[in-house]
Amino acid sequence: MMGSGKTTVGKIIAEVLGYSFFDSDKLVEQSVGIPSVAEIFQVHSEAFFRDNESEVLRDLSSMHRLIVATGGGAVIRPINWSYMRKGLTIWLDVPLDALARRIAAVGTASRPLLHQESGDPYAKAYAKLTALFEQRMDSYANADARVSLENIALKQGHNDVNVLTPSAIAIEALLKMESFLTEKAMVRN
Ligand SMILES: Nc1ncnc2c1ncn2[C@@H]1O[C@H](COP(=O)(O)OP(=O)(O)OP(=O)(O)O)[C@@H](O)[C@H]1O
Ligand SMILES: O=C(O)C1=C[C@@H](O)[C@@H](O)[C@H](O)C1
Ligand SMILES: [Mg+2]
Repeated sequence: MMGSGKTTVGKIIAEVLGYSFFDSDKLVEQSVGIPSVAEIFQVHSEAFFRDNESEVLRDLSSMHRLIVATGGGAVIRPINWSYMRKGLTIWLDVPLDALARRIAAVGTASRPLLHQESGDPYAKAYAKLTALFEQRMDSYANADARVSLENIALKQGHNDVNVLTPSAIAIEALLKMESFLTEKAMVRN
């Protein structure tokens, strides 16, 4: 989901593994020649953005040793899964109130699907995130591994996900990737 930490956590994982890091939203901006996703939605449309997002994911899918932070909505097009499945997919599952809090802290101007001119930013972001999540949760659940911030917090004895550092989340993601790959190898042998 938007603001779940894909870029922050993705960069740490890439560094640990010695892989390259790519952000698909940034690659779409570069290929379209418009400096922000919000402007691409405005000048063109969401559908235009989604077509370009699929092209970027297709191009990335033939590369090796990379971590990709996808756009939060990439999961909605089945064709994107055929590209993402060339690698291992991770769902960073962050409670919606934590997402809304992070997003409200920086404002919604860069997030066209959440933006509104008036009202309490936290309440509006929370309401829109809830609606988006309801539409998408089954798609996110297609990921090979789910990294749940609530579960990490429980393991660490906290009841507040906001105290979790990006490094702790990256470590959990690496452990989940290892388990997924181990199970896959056991099924093969
Ligand atoms: N574990 C964390 N604890 C607190 N804040 C965090 C954590 N991880 C990321 N953030 C903050 O939340 C915001 C969103 O993080 P980030 O940009 O990594 O998410 P994203 O999933 O890439 O978002 P986007 O939808 O913009 O691509 C940033 O301001 C970031 O500093
Ligand atoms: O969740 C979404 O649909 C989006 C997430 C962002 O990463 C951008 O790809 C865009 O703002 C749409
Ligand atoms: Mg990002």
